[in-house]
Amino acid sequence: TEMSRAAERLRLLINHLDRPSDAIVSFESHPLICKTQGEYTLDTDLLTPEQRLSYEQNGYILIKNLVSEEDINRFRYTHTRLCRQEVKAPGLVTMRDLAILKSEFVPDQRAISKIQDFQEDPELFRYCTLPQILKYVECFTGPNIMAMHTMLINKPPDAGKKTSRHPMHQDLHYFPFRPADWIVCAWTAMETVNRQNGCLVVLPGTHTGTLQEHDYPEWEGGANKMYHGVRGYDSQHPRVHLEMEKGDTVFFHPLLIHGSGMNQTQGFRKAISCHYASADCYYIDVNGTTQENIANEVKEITMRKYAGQEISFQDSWAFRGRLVKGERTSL
Ligand SMILES: CCCCCCCCCCCCCCCCCCCC(=O)SCCNC(=O)CCNC(=O)[C@H](O)C(C)(C)COP(=O)(O)OP(=O)(O)OC[C@H]1O[C@@H](n2cnc3c(N)ncnc32)[C@H](O)[C@@H]1OP(=O)(O)O
Ligand SMILES: Nc1ncnc2c1ncn2[C@@H]1O[C@H](COP(=O)(O)OP(=O)(O)OP(=O)(O)O)[C@@H](O)[C@H]1O
Ligand SMILES: O=C(O)CCC(=O)C(=O)O
Ligand SMILES: [Fe+2]
Ligand SMILES: [Mg+2]
Repeated sequence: TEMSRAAERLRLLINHLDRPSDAIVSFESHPLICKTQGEYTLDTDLLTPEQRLSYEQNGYILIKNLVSEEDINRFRYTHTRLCRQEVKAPGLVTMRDLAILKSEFVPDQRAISKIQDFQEDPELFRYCTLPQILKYVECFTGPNIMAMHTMLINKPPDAGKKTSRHPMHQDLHYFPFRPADWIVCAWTAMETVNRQNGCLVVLPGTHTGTLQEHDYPEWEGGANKMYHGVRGYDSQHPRVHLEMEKGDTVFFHPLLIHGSGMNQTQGFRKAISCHYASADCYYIDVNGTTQENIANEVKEITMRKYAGQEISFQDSWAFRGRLVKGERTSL
């Protein structure tokens, strides 16, 4: 049949994947791994062989119309209220774009380009628990699922210095846990996102590489705090602009190199996202690795927020992570 031929193609591809040796070690050394060597997805009933093949090869899959209009409208309403400070959520981190940092702050969604760590807001956190999203997530993480990082990105109209861009990066740079193959990001468009308003841009296939060194890009107009980019990625690598409609959701691997262009419209381009990891992942020590720079920046911020208390990079993740399915075994 068509299905078994596709499955066979997948099998052949997997056998020939040239995986970095450290990724293979982390697979085999893990007690609960049921993906075989070189596979990025689990064999559940959900993904078609074509979808699995596509994730193995490209490092992402895009699912159309996964989140309902009604849910997105509710998230939008809550976002507005959080920005206006009409409701509060402990731990919420708001970000202002570099271009408006020096201007007077008005509590409004137009002044806040991103909120992070909404795990204590029951309404927004509902996004992370949507069953139709978790069904896909499970194909990558297995049954014990932690929501590790939450964001609502509100990319502002570019003020002229291109500060609304997000440099090309790998999300794994921010995470002191492994294995990478047990982490996945779900990113849902809250409206039409296209090249004009700064959609996601991905370099397909880069998830098969290793974690690269990241630092601030040398951009004339400056870059936002913690917006590190990959140093010297191959600018000839084919890029794909992920144009999406409201409710469309992309799932992508944390080693996939991606970013977003500037917003050349007058609207605030909105997307909601959650990074999930298997609760069976384990924390790693990033001392002496390329992740030391981000670990130090995060420690500085937690130190300021929590009155001079030294909180380790790993603990700041353990503190924010929330179980959404199964058992909290390790993370
Ligand atoms: C046990 C407790 C745990 C609690 C943890 C709390 C945590 C911290 C934040 C950790 C963020 C980690 C990011 C992980 C992302 C993972 C996933 C995926 C990949 C990406 O998202 S890539 C991009 C990642 N980076 C970000 O998203 C950072 C976005 N920025 C922010 O969230 C906030 O702006 C930030 C940096 C947390 C600062 O917020 P806050 O501390 O509230 O800000 P202040 O107003 O007090 O400013 C502090 C300091 O920073 C300067 N600043 C502020 N905004 C900017 C900016 N846009 N560009 C440049 N500089 C900026 C500001 O001027 C202040 O500087 P001073 O010199 O005046 O002190
Ligand atoms: N000079 C650069 N160095 C590093 N990254 C860049 C540079 N220019 C753009 N990028 C990043 O590349 C990604 C996509 O850029 P892209 O070229 O699609 O956007 P743009 O330059 O804003 O618009 P367009 O190319 O459609 O005119 C974004 O993540 C952006 O931040
Ligand atoms: O929505 C965007 O612009 C991309 C954000 C992103 O990649 C990130 O925050 O890690
Ligand atoms: Fe990212
Ligand atoms: Mg360009």
